[in-house]
Amino acid sequence: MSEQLSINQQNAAGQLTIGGVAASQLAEEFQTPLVAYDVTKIRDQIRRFKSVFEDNGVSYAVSYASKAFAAIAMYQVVDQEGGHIDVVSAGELYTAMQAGFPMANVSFHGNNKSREELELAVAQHVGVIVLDNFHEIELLDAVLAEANTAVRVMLRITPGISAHTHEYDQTGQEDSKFGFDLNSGQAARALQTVLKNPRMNMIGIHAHIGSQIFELNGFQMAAEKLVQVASDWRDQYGYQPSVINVGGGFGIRYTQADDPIAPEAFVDAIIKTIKQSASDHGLDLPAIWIEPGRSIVGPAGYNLYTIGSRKDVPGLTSYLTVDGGMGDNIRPALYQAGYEAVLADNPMGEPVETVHVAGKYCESGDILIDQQPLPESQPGDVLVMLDTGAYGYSMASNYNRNPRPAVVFVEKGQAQLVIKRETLADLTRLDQPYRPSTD
Ligand SMILES: Cc1ncc(COP(=O)(O)O)c(C=O)c1O
Ligand SMILES: N[C@@H](CCCC[NH3+])C(=O)O
Repeated sequence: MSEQLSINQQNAAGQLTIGGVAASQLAEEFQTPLVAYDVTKIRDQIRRFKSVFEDNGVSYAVSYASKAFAAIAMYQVVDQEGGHIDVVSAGELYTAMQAGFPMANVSFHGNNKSREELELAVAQHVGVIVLDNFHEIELLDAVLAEANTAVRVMLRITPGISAHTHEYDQTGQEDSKFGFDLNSGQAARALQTVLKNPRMNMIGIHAHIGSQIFELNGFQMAAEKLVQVASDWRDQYGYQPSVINVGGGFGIRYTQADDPIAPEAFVDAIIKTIKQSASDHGLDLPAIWIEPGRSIVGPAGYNLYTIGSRKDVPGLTSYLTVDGGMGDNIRPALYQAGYEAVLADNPMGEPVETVHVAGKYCESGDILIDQQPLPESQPGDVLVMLDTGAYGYSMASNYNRNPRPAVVFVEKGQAQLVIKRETLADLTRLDQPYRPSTD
């Protein structure tokens, strides 16, 4: 039984509901494996972030980090809620274009943006390009000269802060592939280069220290560091940023062992730190931007699977296998990430056993949940993994030539398909079939 399921997520028959629809009904209608989002949860989290800023009376942007989950529908919902987005590839940008997302509210990130990607971003008049390295500054300069236009930019700096999270999720430490290093003077050199460039309108500074962070400390240190940098740059170069972007990374609860503070509490502390620090340095308060990904979509997402085979190793353990796995959620295998699951039609049932929830992929490490207590189950029952909305579908693969699942958005009792299930034919489609050499 999961304490995460609030009572209003069950219907009168005791079934788990998502967005007002029984999970097992979604599974029947759209088949499994299936990714389902409760859209109200997405909207509520964006609103909670916005109200923290409003309560603190600061200019802001809540810029959804769309790498966590990108789809036309997702961009439409973020736009409806007045959010901005961050994109990191032509693919995400193109998807946002297809959604009719206002390009002025797009930040373009990435540590190796290609010339084509920069050309697309410039042609689309994205709101800001977040510069990451010297090569990119040169490339963008060439693209802007050719298009005879200008663009707003920010500099991403590495503040030299190691966040307490999985090593793969750290990005703010000095030894990071992202951003301009502060200590060696790279960041200051980048600033001078950009300030001299009449086609680049430098609006602010960005730092992102990592993902799935539970501690306030790292964010407060990063916020202070950014204000310190802003104050140094004002004193040394007469440049004052109008935006400080503190990135995302607010940790969420995946299992009962996790005990994070609410995402908006992180943001409240960051805002207060920046306000205090700006006042200490006599700096005009810049707008504060955040880039949450996981905290907006993680708790809103559910992976639905059908239970299939079972293996009991006498005296040892049991494997319950579902019809998906590491192809639709690589996080357990990649980061040893923990999750919880329930039976769709008996979410609050008393557990009678503890099983390994195994995926169907040819890989011993394809275990979705290491130790899951469950009530009695049968092949054909629907198992629902909770809090899978971030970096699940977005990191999906076709390993073992398994098609990627469908994605549905569910709201107010209505489910809509937002990403089609891949078909077997999708896996082999080629305009020009390969002809093996016969010589
Ligand atoms: C630049 C940047 N912003 C925002 C995010 C979003 O992080 P999260 O999904 O942990 O909120 C990331 C990913 O870690 C990122 O690299
Ligand atoms: N993919 C990572 C988060 C990466 C964040 C991107 N900088 C995860 O699932 O935890």
